[in-house]
Amino acid sequence: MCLNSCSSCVPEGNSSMETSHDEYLQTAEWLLSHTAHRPKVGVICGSGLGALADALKSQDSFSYTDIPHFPQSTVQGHAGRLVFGELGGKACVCMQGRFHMYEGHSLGKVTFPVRVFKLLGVETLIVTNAAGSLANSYKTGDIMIIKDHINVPGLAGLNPLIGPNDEKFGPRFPPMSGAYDKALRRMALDICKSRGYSQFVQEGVYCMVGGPNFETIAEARLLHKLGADAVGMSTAPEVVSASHCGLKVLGLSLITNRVTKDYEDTESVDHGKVLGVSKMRSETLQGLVSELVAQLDINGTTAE
Ligand SMILES: O=P(O)(O)O[C@H]1O[C@H](CO)[C@@H](O)[C@H]1O
Ligand code: HPA
Repeated sequence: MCLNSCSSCVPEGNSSMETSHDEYLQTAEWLLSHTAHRPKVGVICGSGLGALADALKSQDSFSYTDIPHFPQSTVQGHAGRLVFGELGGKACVCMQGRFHMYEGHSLGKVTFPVRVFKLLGVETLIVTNAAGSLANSYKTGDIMIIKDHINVPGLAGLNPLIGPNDEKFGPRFPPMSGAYDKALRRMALDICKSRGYSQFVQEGVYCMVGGPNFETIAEARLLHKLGADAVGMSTAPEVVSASHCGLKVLGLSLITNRVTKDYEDTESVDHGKVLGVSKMRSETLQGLVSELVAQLDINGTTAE
């Protein structure tokens, strides 16, 4: 087995190596030439959470099918539009629909928009997702501020940074211990408190699995024992890529279902239920994100 990260040996479709720096640049330049907005904040909407983008004022929106080199959305609840506009008085760009590994996208494609965001001038990334709860104290409808993640595909060698490192984005060996910005988490917690959300706000560890099947009971028990509070099929590659290129990240999981860890339990989950709960809490999340963006000190780190 070859131990070099040469293009003929790295598992095909695993990394961002299939995209040249020029392609990211071409996409960013195309977008900047089609909108006057100059976003410093990027938002990725999770399953059923696309309404977050509807809150943007003075919108310019682009179907993913029209954007050069952009992947396409295939999952229900992910509209496939990139929306530019103003939120809380700040220029933002919002992905109404994300890409998942289980759709057959390489992790390079899954994270392609994150690097494009960086080239657009984005400094802060807010990632949202729908997730199932593993923590016994969590309830459906809770919002979990992500403190950290366990990247199961990443641990198994599926990482968007595999392949020759693009130094223009970041270092070969990026640290991940501060991937979820502490000050942004603090801000989110404070806003939740002031809005009276404390009863349904948690802070915890998100675990990414590959999907598309939901977890078996044994898997759910294992992930819980490993320290995961919630599980989903996205986010970690986006955050790895964002952290690599120096974006500050806030991650928010909406708990759409309880993941059963009990063989006697007859309750089961499906994507329809996930979307239903997401829609129910969408406005609450929108309020939190809008206020947080409004409070961001764009030239500095976080709160004004
Ligand atoms: O992570 P997001 O995109 O919010 O979606 C979550 O919901 C879907 C399953 O219902 C999966 O795609 C899972 O990852
Ligand atoms: O229970 C879940 N498991 C994995 N992904 C999910 N996305 C929403 N709910 C879940």
